[in-house]
This record gives sequence, C-alpha cells and structure tokens, in this order.
Amino acid sequence: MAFFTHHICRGLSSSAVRHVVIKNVTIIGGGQMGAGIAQVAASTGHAVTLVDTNEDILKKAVKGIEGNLKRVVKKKFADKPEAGEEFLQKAMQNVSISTDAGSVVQGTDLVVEAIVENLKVKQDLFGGLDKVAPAHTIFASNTSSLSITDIASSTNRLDRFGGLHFFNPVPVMRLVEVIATSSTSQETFDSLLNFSKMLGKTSVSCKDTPGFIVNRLLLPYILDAVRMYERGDGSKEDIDIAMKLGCGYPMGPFELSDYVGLDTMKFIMDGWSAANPDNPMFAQSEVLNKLVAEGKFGKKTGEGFYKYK
Ligand SMILES: CC(=O)CC(=O)SCCNC(=O)CCNC(=O)[C@H](O)C(C)(C)COP(=O)(O)OP(=O)(O)OC[C@H]1O[C@@H](n2cnc3c(N)ncnc32)[C@H](O)[C@@H]1OP(=O)(O)O
Ligand SMILES: NC(=O)C1=CN([C@@H]2O[C@H](COP(=O)(O)OP(=O)(O)OC[C@H]3O[C@@H](n4cnc5c(N)ncnc54)[C@H](O)[C@@H]3O)[C@@H](O)[C@H]2O)C=CC1
Repeated sequence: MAFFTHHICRGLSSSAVRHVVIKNVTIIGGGQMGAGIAQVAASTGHAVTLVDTNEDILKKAVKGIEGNLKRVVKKKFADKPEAGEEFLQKAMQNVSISTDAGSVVQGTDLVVEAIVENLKVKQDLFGGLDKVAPAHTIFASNTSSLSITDIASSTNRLDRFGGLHFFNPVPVMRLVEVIATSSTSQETFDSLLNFSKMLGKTSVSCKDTPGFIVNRLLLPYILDAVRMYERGDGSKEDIDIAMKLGCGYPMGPFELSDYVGLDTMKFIMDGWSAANPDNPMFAQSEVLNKLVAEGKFGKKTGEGFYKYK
C-alpha cells in the first residue's frame, strides 16, 4: 500500500515535492548487508520481507538480527526492561522471510536489492521483478560499484529506480548514499531520501558514477595498501596499526577488507579493472585473487587476510 504526501523541500524553497511514504519493504539478499538493512528498517517500524535463495541463510539472518537487537535493547532500555522487550517483539514481528521474491513484491512499496555484486545477476533479478511488482513500487540497489543505470536497464521503470548505498555494519554506520540516474524521477529520489531519514540515517546525494562518493575514495586507498604489502614495503599488521593509530581509522585496510568481504572486493576490482584496463589504480592483485580462489572471503568465511576462528 503506497501513501503519497506533500511536503516543503527545504532545498527547493517553496516548491511542493511528492514522495511515496514507504511502509512495506522487500529486501533481497540475506547476507551481511541485507540482514543489516532489514534490522534497521524493522526497528524503525517498517514491515520487512527478507528474501534469499536459501532458507538456512534466512534463518541465520533472522537469528543475527534478533541477537543484535537484544544487544541494542540491553543498552538502550537498561532502566526499562519491559519497554525494551516490547521494542524487540515489535521489531521482530516486522520481519518475515521468503525464498520467492516474485510472490512477496506484490504488496511492497520499495525493493532494496543486496545480492551478489554481479551486473548480470542483478539485472536478471530486477528484470523478473519488474514484471510482477506493482506500478508504484520503487526499486533500489545497494551495489558498491556497479552503475545503477546499467542495473535499471533490465526494467521498464527507469523513473522509479535509484541507488540506496548503505555501509557495513548497517546498524552502526550512519550514512546512506542516495543515487539518482538521469532517469530517476524527483519523486523517487525524494522517496529514497525520506526513507533514509526514517531509518535514522544521514544521506548524501550521489551521481551515478563508479563507486559513488565513498567507494571511489575508499577502494583506491585499500588497493594501494594491498600493493604496498605485495611489494613487501610493510606487513599487513603494521599497515593496519599505522592507519589506525596514525589516522584514527577504526580499522586498518586489511581488517576492513576482511570485514567488507574479499569476494565483494574482487567483484568491485574486476569490474573497474575491466572498464579501465590501463589505469594502474585498478590493476589486479595476486594476493586478493589467491585468497578469493581459496574461498577465503574474510570474516564471513572465518579467514581472509587474517584468521577469525
Ligand atoms: C564496501 C561498501 O560498499 C561500503 C562499505 O560498507 S565500506 C565499510 C564501511 N565500514 C567501516 O569503515 C567500518 C569501520 N569499522 C568500524 O567503524 C568499527 O570497527 C565497528 C563499528 C565495525 C566496530 O566497532 P568496535 O568499537 O571495534 O566494536 P564494538 O565495541 O563491538 O562495536 C561498537 C558499537 O557498534 C555496535 N555494533 C558493532 N557491530 C554491530 C553489528 N553488526 N550490528 C549492530 N551493532 C553493531 C556494538 O554493539 C557497539 O555499540 P555501542 O557503541 O552502543 O556499545
Ligand atoms: N560487504 C559490504 O561491506 C558492502 C556490500 N555492499 C553491496 O551489497 C551487496 C551484498 O553484499 P553482502 O551483503 O556483503 O554480500 P553477502 O555475500 O554477505 O550476501 C549476499 C546474499 O545474496 C544472496 N543472493 C545471491 N543471489 C541472489 C538472488 N538472485 N536472489 C536472492 N538472494 C541472492 C546470497 O545467498 C547471499 O546470502 C553487494 O552488491 C555488495 O557490493 C554494499 C555496501 C557494503
């Protein structure tokens, strides 16, 4: 069910802007990002359906959301355990799961896709959903590095398609990048901005350029660190310590790579190096390729640059 509202957009003086008030959200991909987005959306009063191809992944995601929310409740409601229990119950009741995206998008206002970082797979998903989702439903991708325009091209709703780029861990990181393509309507863009606000996030507006703002700056830095390590100019431990204590970053580049997922890092790298074969900034990394080939994707598999077991 979609609601439309009028409000005065501060940046546009007195012009009235319409946006879809998003109540029902379908989140596709129950991995680290999808589960995090689902947690935040459910705890801010949205009805959320989390979709993945695999039931076990969904069960694990729900367990993770509940565990995280219990931690939040313990701190936030330390003096009011009953209110905390009510908050937890309400949030968990807002979450349902499904392995069939096509059947659950019928009643949804917004689809947020957080599946594997692969253009063809994302296009196939959205192309299929476009045929069954209601006309008003907005589609958004959480892609780290792909073009929203390219992903949207598999659909016939270019005006109702944008990017919503969250950061890991979603419940903690306060930013959302909201991306408009040249076809995204003002109403869709405002709806995505408003949704981010409802989630308690600060948003920035981005053009549909590779890596948007954050990853365009973050990835070259991380890849430079990997190349420094490959040259033997610093150990990964020393590089991590240096960037944490020298720059005040919460994680060094190797810890952060393991946290993001080396498979995702490689998907990003491969895409950018194919598009920019002569740019040394995006050159292939032997170490990264080897770890991914060995299934060492970082924290989520128990080993990446470091071991987590
Ligand atoms: C690749 C892309 O497309 C874009 C990206 O996402 S790039 C990656 C962006 N993310 C980053 O740069 C993360 C950098 N790292 C950090 O900010 C921090 O190390 C961290 C927040 C992950 C952990 O912080 P920490 O202080 O070492 O650990 P910890 O004390 O356990 O956690 C801090 C708080 O976050 C909470 N938290 C940590 N992980 C959480 C999770 N997965 N879910 C919910 N809450 C979580 C903790 O409960 C704790 O809360 P309080 O402050 O209320 O006590
Ligand atoms: N890991 C990170 O730090 C960040 C990742 N992203 C982006 O978010 C997306 C997801 O990343 P992660 O959650 O880290 O990956 P992940 O590997 O943890 O989870 C991806 C999930 O998608 C599921 N999936 C794959 N194909 C599917 C399909 N066709 N339908 C339904 N489910 C499907 C997988 O089973 C898996 O559970 C990627 O596009 C990534 O680039 C964006 C911001 C940060």
